[in-house]
Amino acid sequence: NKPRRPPQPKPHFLLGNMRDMPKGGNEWVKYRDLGRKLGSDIVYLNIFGRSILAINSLRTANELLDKRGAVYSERPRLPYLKELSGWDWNLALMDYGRKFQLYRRLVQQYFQPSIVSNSYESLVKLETWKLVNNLLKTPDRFVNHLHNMAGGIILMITYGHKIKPQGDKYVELVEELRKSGSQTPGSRLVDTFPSLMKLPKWFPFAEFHQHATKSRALSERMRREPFEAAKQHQAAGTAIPSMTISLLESDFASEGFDREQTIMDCSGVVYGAGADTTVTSLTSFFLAMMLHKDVQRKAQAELDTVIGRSRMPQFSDRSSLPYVNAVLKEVLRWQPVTRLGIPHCAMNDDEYNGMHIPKGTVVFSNIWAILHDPDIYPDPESFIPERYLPDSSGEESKVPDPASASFGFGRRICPGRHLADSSMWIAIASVLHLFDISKIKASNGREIEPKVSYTSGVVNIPTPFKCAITPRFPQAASVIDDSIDLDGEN
Ligand code: HEM
Repeated sequence: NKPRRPPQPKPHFLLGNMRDMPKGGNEWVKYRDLGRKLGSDIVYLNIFGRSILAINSLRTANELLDKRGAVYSERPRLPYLKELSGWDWNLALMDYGRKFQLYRRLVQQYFQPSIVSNSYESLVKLETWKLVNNLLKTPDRFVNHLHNMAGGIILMITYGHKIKPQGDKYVELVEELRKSGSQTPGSRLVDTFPSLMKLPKWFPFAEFHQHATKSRALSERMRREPFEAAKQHQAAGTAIPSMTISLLESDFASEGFDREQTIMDCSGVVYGAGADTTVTSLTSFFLAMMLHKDVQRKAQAELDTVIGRSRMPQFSDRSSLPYVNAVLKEVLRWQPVTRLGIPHCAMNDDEYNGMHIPKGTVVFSNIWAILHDPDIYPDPESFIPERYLPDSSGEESKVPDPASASFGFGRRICPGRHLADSSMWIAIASVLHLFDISKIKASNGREIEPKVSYTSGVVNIPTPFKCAITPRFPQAASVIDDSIDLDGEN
């Protein structure tokens, strides 16, 4: 009378599904393929008593993670990240409970749609105009400029910190963290066998201890340094209004948790999550545009008609630019920022379509597979913004907005999604309006085909590539100049 499990590859009598466990990169493709092999949109694995469930369809992700939020809002134990590397303060990894609910409430209130449009849009616009101004001067450093744009936005919102145009220490800290390498959470051996944590540091298979020590130091710097700086400004009377200062001055009920620690942690997670994600997506946008000149041309024709060539796009133009909106959707779908999301975990036993999902099951939402499902997004590897637009007979598209998956699910859905959406939209509209993005040319004038590849970590980062970014019309520079007075910063 064993309860029926969700579809599972036949387990080895000793190793269980150890050998089926996707690892070594491209885990999202391997989970999708396992599902196809089993004829199911969910895949269950048992690794030495540890249950893992991968969800490969939007329907089941909605059914389990959204509708059954009371069951699936926990995060797994993650010994490497939380216990060894000291990231347990981070809301994104935190266990579901009173502390999580307090942190989530405090963070969320600063990123409601109305707050984003009323309080942050002018900052987002200013940082975007700095971005296009920088692209005009040093186009080769476009990734750096994207880091400055995202860092400029999130550090101002979070700490009232105005970044230095070059080499800002908090922008660099995020880059350092990214370079320190990150694997899919829960994919290290020590996550499967937590007792490995007890191995001495010198032991041959215990090199994870060294990585963890570095990661711990970065984690501590990330939450403490900008927070302490904001506090010093507050004491000196020089603080710029920000989330940190607002929380320090507010009398929120801290429910028995240390107030200062709570504020430091909440600000730290926003800084960490906000500085890297939009950069990644916008880098994919540059790559997509370089590879798809036809898409660029269509978006630019729309921008020429709606905006003309004498001003910058504004947020108020958004509803008149359906093709540009569709480009943003396709960027989020084509290369989702997190391909397996951040794992959820079942807080209780659950039953789904007659299948038993045990308490403690680690649940991966395979965002990549959901957004690359050929039945929903035909020809999923291609970049086709038209899929979201009305067809030739004028009938509205029924293709789901990728935002329904790319920002995660249920009670853990990304609280920064409205800010991410605004920042990415204005950046995409402004860059397409002013620039052509092309493949670089060899000395014989022939275009060099770029090698398209991505890293294999939690965040889906394109490996470095070059592209030519050139003004699209002669008055591009004056359009920027007229919009932004960099000294006065209007
Ligand atoms: C393109 C940009 C972004 C994408 C694609 C993205 C995506 C995601 C995803 C997939 C999750 C996991 C959701 C889940 O567990 O189901 C997440 C969580 C989170 N994101 Fe974002 N994010 C982006 C930008 C941002 C920004 C700008 C912020 C800062 C305001 C932010 C803050 C967070 C936080 C704090 C969490 C943890 C939520 C929790 O565990 O309850 N993200 N994000």
